Amino acid sequence: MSDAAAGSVTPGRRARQPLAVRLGLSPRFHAFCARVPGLKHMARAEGAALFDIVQGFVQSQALLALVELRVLHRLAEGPAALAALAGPAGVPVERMAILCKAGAGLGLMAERRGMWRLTVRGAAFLAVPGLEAMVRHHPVLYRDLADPVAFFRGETQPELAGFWPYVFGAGGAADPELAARYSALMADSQGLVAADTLAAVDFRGIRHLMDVGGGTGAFLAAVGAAHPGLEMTLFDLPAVVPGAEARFTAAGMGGRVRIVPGSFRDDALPVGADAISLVRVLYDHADSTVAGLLRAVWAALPDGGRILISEPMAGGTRPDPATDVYFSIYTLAMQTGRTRSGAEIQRMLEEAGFSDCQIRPGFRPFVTSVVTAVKSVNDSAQKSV
Ligand SMILES: CC(C)=CCC/C(C)=C/CC/C(C)=C/C=C/C(C)=C/C=C/C=C(C)/C=C/C=C(C)/C=C/C=C(C)/C=C/CC(C)(C)O
Ligand SMILES: C[S@@+](CC[C@H](N)C(=O)[O-])C[C@H]1O[C@@H](n2cnc3c(N)ncnc32)[C@H](O)[C@@H]1O
Repeated sequence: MSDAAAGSVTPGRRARQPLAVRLGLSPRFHAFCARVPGLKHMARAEGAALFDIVQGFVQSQALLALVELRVLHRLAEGPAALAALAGPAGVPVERMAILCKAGAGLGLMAERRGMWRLTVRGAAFLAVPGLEAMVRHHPVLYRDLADPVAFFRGETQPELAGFWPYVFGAGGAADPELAARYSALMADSQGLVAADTLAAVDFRGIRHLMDVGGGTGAFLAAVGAAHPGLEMTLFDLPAVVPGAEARFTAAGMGGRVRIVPGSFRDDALPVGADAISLVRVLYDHADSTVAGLLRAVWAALPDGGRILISEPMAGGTRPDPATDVYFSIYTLAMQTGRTRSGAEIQRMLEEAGFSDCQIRPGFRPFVTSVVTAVKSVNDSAQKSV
């Protein structure tokens, strides 16, 4: 293929590109790099990075098959021969051999002397709370993305929104069975979010924390365990909070937590807390809902009170390979919210009257990042002068 034909870029237009991009557009330059020591590794690394993007869906589906066929679970019990994996899964041995090799290519399992074993990565996959459940719900997302052109044009009716009915408001979450299903998925996947939030924020000096949209209390239970003197309030929809009582009782925190059912769309937030957290709540909702919620949090806090927002955040001016792809597209499919950057959240916090905003990029941005701010009545008064 000629250089001009590659990527259908006309030579005149190409001249306006930076030199590095012009070289990237040239298959001849690729071939040159592949021959030259010192440049060879660059050609290989860029090719491998592109191939990873190209094969992402196939990798995910191989993982899903390993999970649904319980291959990784079986290996967690001990090494197994191929036939012992194929039989219970109802997969012909020769096809299971291909799936197992794919699992090995992904680093999840390995074969030694005819026996398959779990690798550290395969073991970690099974151990990360909620990860398996997240992977198992991905077919909904993939169906929504089956025609990505129509999806991005806004011509499809994504299914994902129906999977998470609460985002449409209290009415959408009236079914306790459905609420229990999504709350369990959220609570399972809360472990790493709570750990990374606790690592990012200093909770000392906080007397009473209210977690708004706190689900069945997994985040408060983790914070409460780390800070035994803390008083806590959980606020979530009436269909959701009944799941919380048993958790707090089992954790011996029953006496320290007040559970308040309500909707932040329709009800005032309870007062009394000197800090309010919103964990994986904002990205479910449109800007207008978030603006109202932040104003409600401001109204519920005393002077000097703190707000803490923890959720996966987009990279803003430096798009992030995980959050700007997975979470931004996921929340687009949900149709109701969007994945915001720390800077966007800061702007919304300031518009709601908060000051002293601090953005704390997450240790694992695909798990969470944190933004904190303070309600300072003097600052707000100054601003409105
Ligand atoms: C010393 C010797 C001999 C060996 C050492 C070997 C060793 C021990 C190595 C280290 C092993 C180790 C510590 C591994 C740890 C791995 C961890 C912690 C991995 C964590 C991975 C987490 C992932 C992949 C998280 C993914 C999260 C996802 C996909 C979340 C999705 C959330 C969604 C869709 C939320 C939706 C909510 C809504 C609807 C938007 O509101
Ligand atoms: C993505 S989940 C996060 C749950 C929990 N904070 C966590 O990180 O695991 C969003 C939570 O917001 C709650 N929520 C949604 N709309 C709400 C509303 N109008 N009022 C109160 N809570 C609401 C949902 O019920 C759900 O528990």
